[in-house]
Amino acid sequence: MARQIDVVGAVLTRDTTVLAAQRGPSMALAGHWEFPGGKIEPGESPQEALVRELREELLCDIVVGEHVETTSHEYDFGVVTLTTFFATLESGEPRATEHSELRWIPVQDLQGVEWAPADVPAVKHVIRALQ
Ligand SMILES: Nc1nc2c([nH]c(=O)n2[C@H]2C[C@H](O)[C@@H](COP(=O)(O)OP(=O)(O)OP(=O)(O)O)O2)c(=O)[nH]1
Repeated sequence: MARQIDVVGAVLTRDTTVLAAQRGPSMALAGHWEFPGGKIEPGESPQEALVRELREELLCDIVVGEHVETTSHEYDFGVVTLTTFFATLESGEPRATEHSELRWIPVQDLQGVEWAPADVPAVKHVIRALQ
């Protein structure tokens, strides 16, 4: 059976922009854009995982808001179930420590970058919700 990977991502919003992160060359899905976040550790809620991941990877603190989407996508390395939440910055300015680039993208331009395939339903939901 395919490996199941539970992942959480933050749809961080600021004014009418959303933060997108480009995966680095050494990461799986290199070059694709994603919602910052990562794998949920045993015993963590998705929201706890999201706060931890953003602290670790983007060096900032967030407030987690409403659930956006939960969808599964089968990659060659396993099935990623991606749960996304809206979020806002509480403190700190996001800085890329593992990603190639961070970009605040206006909602109407969100489909102009190449998202990780698992993210596409969430991106569409975000566009509908924020436009
Ligand atoms: N973080 C994140 N990962 C995503 C998204 N969409 C998507 O397909 N993925 C995939 C890429 C990876 O295979 C997996 C998440 O792994 P990761 O490398 O970001 O997570 P992590 O920080 O916990 O990883 P690790 O290096 O500690 O093992 O989910 C997304 O929007 N955000």
